[in-house]
Amino acid sequence: MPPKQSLSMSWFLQYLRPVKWRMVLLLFMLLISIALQLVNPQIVQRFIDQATGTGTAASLLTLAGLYIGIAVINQLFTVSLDYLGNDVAWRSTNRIRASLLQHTLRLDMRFHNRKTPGEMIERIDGDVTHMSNFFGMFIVQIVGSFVLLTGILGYMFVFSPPIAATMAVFTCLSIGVMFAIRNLGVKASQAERQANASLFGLIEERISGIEDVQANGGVPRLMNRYHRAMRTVFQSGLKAWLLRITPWNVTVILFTFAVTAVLLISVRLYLHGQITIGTLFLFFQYTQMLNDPIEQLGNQIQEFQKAKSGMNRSRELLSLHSEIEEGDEESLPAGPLSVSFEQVNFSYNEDQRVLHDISFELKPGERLGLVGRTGSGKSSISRLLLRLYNIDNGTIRVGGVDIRSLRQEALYRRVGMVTQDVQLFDGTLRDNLTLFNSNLSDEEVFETIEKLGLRPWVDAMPDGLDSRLDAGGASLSAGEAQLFALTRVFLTKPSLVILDEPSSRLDAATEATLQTAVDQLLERCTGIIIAHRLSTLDKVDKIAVLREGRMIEFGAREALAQNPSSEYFRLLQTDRQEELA
Ligand SMILES: Nc1ncnc2c1ncn2[C@@H]1O[C@H](COP(=O)(O)OP(=O)(O)OP(=O)(O)O)[C@@H](O)[C@H]1O
Repeated sequence: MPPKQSLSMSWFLQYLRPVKWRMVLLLFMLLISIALQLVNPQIVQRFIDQATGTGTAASLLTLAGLYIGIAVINQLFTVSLDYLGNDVAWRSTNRIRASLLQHTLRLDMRFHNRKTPGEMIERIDGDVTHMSNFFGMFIVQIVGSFVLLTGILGYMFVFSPPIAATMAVFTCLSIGVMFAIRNLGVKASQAERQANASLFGLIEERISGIEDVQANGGVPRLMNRYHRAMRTVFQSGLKAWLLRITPWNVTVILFTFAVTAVLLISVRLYLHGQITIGTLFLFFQYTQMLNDPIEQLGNQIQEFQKAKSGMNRSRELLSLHSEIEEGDEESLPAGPLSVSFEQVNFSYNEDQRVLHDISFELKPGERLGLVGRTGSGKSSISRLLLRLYNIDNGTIRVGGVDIRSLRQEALYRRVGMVTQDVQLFDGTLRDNLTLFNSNLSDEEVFETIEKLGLRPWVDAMPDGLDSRLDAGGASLSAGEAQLFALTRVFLTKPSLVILDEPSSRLDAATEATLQTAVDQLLERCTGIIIAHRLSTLDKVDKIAVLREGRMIEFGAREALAQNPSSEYFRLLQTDRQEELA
């Protein structure tokens, strides 16, 4: 469980610091807008008094013109304030989004295995969007509301202390109640965010598995689950909203009493001739205006509750640490890299060991064929080599260096992997081949494409390297995807390559092209080939046979192929029989 953290001001302020001057400008404009708001009722007061007294048409027109002028300027300020507030909100929350994404990308695979991409999108974007209003306007609105309240009450004290006292009591009561119950909706809002994240997780999971869902007639069942998730979102949202608006509702009730009291006192003062009709209007107008900052405070407290739930979730995510600790070693020896596993044990989950006591050694430039039945642990070995998981015990060395003491970046720079699932990104063919590395020239890309036999495929694309590819990989066949992935790895000039070949059978021509490409790639590096067809292992130096997570055989391919008592010999016989059949 992640440590529970209270919302600290410094966390909030670190994202506001870069926009501090914009916030100062925001505050400055808000103060001017408040001053204008305070002036206008006084113009109306004079207008009424002059209209009912000795005012001339010229002075009334001047007052009316002044009123309109101030109202227009105030509207301009309101629009600019809105723009600037949103600007501050986007700038600051985008920084949080970037921190969350960067942090999430560095978290270990055990974390990612537990979370669906949809849920993560909600956490990185949805939760942060919930904070945006808070970031843009909270401090400014709170300060602005207090200034406006002080302005109104101060002014009222000059005219009528009893009315000012009534307003002051109402204001203090409203603010007191709001602050006392400001956290009422935080937990419920957090539950609402979680329900949303689960819903998005569900939608993403279903859409990414659309082929299986449709082929198995699973749409009605999935819609059923979707409706249940939606119901949870609705129920948790309703509860959170009701709790969040409670402070505001309390102030509405208090306000009704305040307006009644002020009107009663004002009318009495007017009937006794102590104030003019214009001043009575001014009192009424100021009482109405008093509601605005209090309502603003109420709104901000609602936003605070939403934001606090988002911030708690974001901070919780940021407080998670990857189980993969960075090492200090910056580099590996030049040229092809040696590989050694020394008594390696590994489990994904504590109670289920997947690899038992794995030991083997590959010299620089050697090629290893890894064979074994489905689920025997072949892919797990490749994931460990890239340090996607920590091992339970034992040691893995690459280029003679324990990979735990290496910086991850140093390892990824030199080790390439081609997995069974080739991931395409939204971008051009060039972006996908170079993985957005603009340092690679078109000549280098074409040279590699040519070498690996991918040229006819690229030439057939409508805009060559500039053709856009759909994210997800649906536009590639299994063979093309493998060739594509090989090119991608080839361009990184790796010193150790792991090839997890596709289990589906390819046609003879594609297989031959693929084989040529693999040979080219492995020419200048150490290679580990996870093979589903033994025919692809004709050129490897060593063979390792895995069974139920144990390495039951390891040795030179030629020797094993000629030894009738070896497991590899037996597998070769079975493979040949299957091919004949
Ligand atoms: N992310 C994971 N979490 C938990 N268990 C896993 C995970 N990935 C694999 N396993 C389990 O680890 C064992 C070895 O899986 P692995 O993918 O290494 O097998 P494999 O030999 O590569 O299989 P295949 O030939 O089908 O690709 C299997 O029992 C599998 O269920």
